Amino acid sequence: MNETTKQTPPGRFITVEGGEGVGKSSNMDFIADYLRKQDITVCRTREPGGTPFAEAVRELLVKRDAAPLTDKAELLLIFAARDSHLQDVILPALSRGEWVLCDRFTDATYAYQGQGRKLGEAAVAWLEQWIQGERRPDLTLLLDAPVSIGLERADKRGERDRFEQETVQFFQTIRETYLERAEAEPERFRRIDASQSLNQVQSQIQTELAQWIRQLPEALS
Ligand SMILES: Nc1ncnc2c1ncn2[C@@H]1O[C@H](COP(=O)(O)OP(=O)(O)OP(=O)(O)O)[C@@H](O)[C@H]1O
Ligand SMILES: Cc1cn([C@H]2C[C@H](O)[C@@H](COP(=O)(O)O)O2)c(=O)[nH]c1=O
Repeated sequence: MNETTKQTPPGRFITVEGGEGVGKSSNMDFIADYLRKQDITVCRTREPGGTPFAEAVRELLVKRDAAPLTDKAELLLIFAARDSHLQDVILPALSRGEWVLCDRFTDATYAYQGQGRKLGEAAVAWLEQWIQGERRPDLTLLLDAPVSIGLERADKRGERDRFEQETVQFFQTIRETYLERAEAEPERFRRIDASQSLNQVQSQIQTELAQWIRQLPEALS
């Protein structure tokens, strides 16, 4: 294919996952900067959130003094927010050839609502298929650390939000679910040892990202 007919490479969808306080937000800027240095246009976003509607839903779900709601309502609100986010932000960015970098996505729903709230994998899988069709992240960086480390860091950051008030057993389930999902899909997940210092975490993230980018078809051509 010559220069004039060369197609724009497709956008890629990268998610960052992990339990409370492991350092997802702290590493989002680092990842976005690294990608931009590779001349990639990055759309940085988060869940729940990313659109005015989804950010309003986030308030209902995450705020410490949020009104009580049932577990099923929580799951449905998360997918309502995800539909808005996908249709208005994620899919348009990907179709422009941008890379979407999202702080949490549906792996969080499998962990928190599917297993943490015990609503089951099947309910999440059904909603995932309905709302997302075949769309899944291309790469998921799983920041993994013992629950005690994550909660200690979250506590140093400030008051616990609605989810952070759950029990240690709840967070243990979240961690185990993420690890099981990473083991089941090794081609998509990269596990990062988030118990290390921030510099070490970022060095591991950079190595994984560089390796992943090198094996993309457009990098090989
Ligand atoms: N590797 C690290 N070592 C020590 N402290 C860290 C590390 N990474 C992040 N922190 C600190 O831990 C706290 C939690 O980090 P951060 O908010 O990035 O986590 P998070 O995974 O986004 O949390 P949450 O899911 O609860 O929003 C922050 O105060 C941050 O500065
Ligand atoms: C996407 C998603 C998120 N959650 C929970 C997990 C966290 O406690 C909050 C988001 O807060 P953070 O500061 O951005 O970590 O929402 C969830 O339960 N299910 C989900 O699908």
